Amino acid sequence: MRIAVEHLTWGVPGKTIVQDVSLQVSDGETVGLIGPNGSGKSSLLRCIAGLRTLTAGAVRYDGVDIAAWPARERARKLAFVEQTADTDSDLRVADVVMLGRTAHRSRWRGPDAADHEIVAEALGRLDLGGLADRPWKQLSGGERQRTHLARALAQRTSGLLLDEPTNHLDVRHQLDLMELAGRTPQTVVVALHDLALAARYCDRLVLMHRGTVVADGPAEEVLTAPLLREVFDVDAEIGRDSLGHLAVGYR
Ligand SMILES: Nc1ncnc2c1ncn2[C@@H]1O[C@H](COP(=O)(O)OP(=O)(O)OP(=O)(O)O)[C@@H](O)[C@H]1O
Repeated sequence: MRIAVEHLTWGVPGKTIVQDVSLQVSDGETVGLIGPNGSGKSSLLRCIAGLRTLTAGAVRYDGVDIAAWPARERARKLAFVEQTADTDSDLRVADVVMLGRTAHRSRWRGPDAADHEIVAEALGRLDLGGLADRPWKQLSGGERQRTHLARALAQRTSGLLLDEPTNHLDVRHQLDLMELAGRTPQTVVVALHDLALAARYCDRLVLMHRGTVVADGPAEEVLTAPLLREVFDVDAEIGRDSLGHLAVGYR
């Protein structure tokens, strides 16, 4: 699925939070959204997910403006894992993941064998097979995060928006998750704070600052010392680690 963001502006009364952002994401591409705290990454993701009424501009999935789409139709196209995704209930892990199937079923039909198969597969991909029957409330932060990611996979959408998906995960699960985000045939936009992880797994990086896009391109072009100084106010040194991956050091 292609995602097009055209001159998007959004804000609250008295404050513009995302200003005139344009962004094209090709089918199957993984784009990393980076930028300091408060630069507008989560707000932009919510606008792309169709959860905000835009002040100006448009979001299109495969060329179609989503402004008038009902939530159910958007949920069939695009799954969104928010940073503070929570589930306030007594559900088991497998039940939470089954919520990802909701948009694909009529309201009067319960889950069928195909739904259970898709949920089992999503649990397996996030290394949650052993936790399927555990109550959600008993999970650790990282396990909850992986459960929400499994729910998003179970949605079987062609687009995936992830807001800081690695922030509670241990190193192994961070790498697994980013490998999955980088390799899936889905179109992915992922907000990340770890610049090296973003550089390694994303096809392209988009750098936000004060609600606007200040750089958009391959990691080598976006992660430069002058840009990082301007946007993050840090003295950075960009190099390669012994494995050949882009590495960012700070003075
Ligand atoms: N509904 C809202 N009402 C008022 N201000 C808001 C609202 N949503 C976001 N903001 C403000 O807009 C700015 C951008 O917030 P946003 O969460 O999009 O940033 P972010 O880049 O995702 O930050 P972080 O890296 O800390 O998650 C912040 O200053 C935030 O306080």
